[in-house]
Amino acid sequence: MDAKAMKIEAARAALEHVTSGMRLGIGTGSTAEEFVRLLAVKVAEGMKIIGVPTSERTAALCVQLGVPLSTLEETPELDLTIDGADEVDADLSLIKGGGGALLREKIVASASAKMIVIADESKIVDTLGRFPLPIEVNRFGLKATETAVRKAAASLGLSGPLTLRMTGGEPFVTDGGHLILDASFGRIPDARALSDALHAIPGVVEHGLFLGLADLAVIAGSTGIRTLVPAR
Ligand SMILES: O=C(CO)[C@H](O)[C@H](O)COP(=O)(O)O
Repeated sequence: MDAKAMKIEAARAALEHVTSGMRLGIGTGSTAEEFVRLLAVKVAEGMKIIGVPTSERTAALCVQLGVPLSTLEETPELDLTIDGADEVDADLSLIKGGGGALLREKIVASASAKMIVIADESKIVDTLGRFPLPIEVNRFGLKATETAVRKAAASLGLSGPLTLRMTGGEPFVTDGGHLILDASFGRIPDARALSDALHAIPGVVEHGLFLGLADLAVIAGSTGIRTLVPAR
C-alpha cells in the first residue's frame, strides 16, 4: 500500500465513527482531505452531518463536494473532530501545523467532545520533535518573539534552527493573518513544559503541540489499520 492508499484507509476507518446528526470538526491536510472525499459520498447518500472546517482550504473542498458547513459561532460545541497530524506519540500527543492550520485546528478540536487522529504509520514517533514544531506568531515584533522563543527553548535545554515559513518567496500567512516559525529543536522530552513556556510569550499566538486533545488515533500501515488510545 502506498502513502496515499494508507491515508484513504485511515480516513475510511475513522468515518465509521461518524453517525448521522453529528456536529463534526473537519481537519486540514492531505489525510483530512481524503476523509472529506469519503464523507461527501456519505452525505450524498443521505447522512446528515454539519461540518466545521479548520481552514479555508478545507472549507473550499467541502463546498466543492457538497459537505454542509457551519461555523463555531453558529455551532460552538462539536461532537467529534477528525484531523491528521505530523507526529503522534504513544500518549497521542501530537505535532500539527505542517499545513499551517494549527490555530483553527486546535480551537476546533478543543470545542469537540472527542478528537480522532488519522494518519499513516510514518507519523508514529517515540518522542515528539523529529518534525519541526510550527509556532504561529503575530507579525508585530517578530524578531523579539523569535528571541523569546529561543530563550524559552534554551531554558528547557532545547535549541536549533527557527525558520520563518515561506511560500513562493514570501512569508507564509495563516488563515488568521499570522506568520509561522518552524522550530527544529529535535527531541522534545517534556512537551508540556515547552507548551507552557511558549504560551507565556505574548507574540506567540499558538503552537503545534496538541497535548491531551486526541482520544483515538486510527493508523494505517502496510499490514492494515490499528487504533491507538492514549497510554496516559
Ligand atoms: O496539521 C495539519 C495541518 O495544519 C495536518 O493535519 C498535518 O500537517 C498532516 O497533514 P498530512 O495529512 O497532509 O500529512
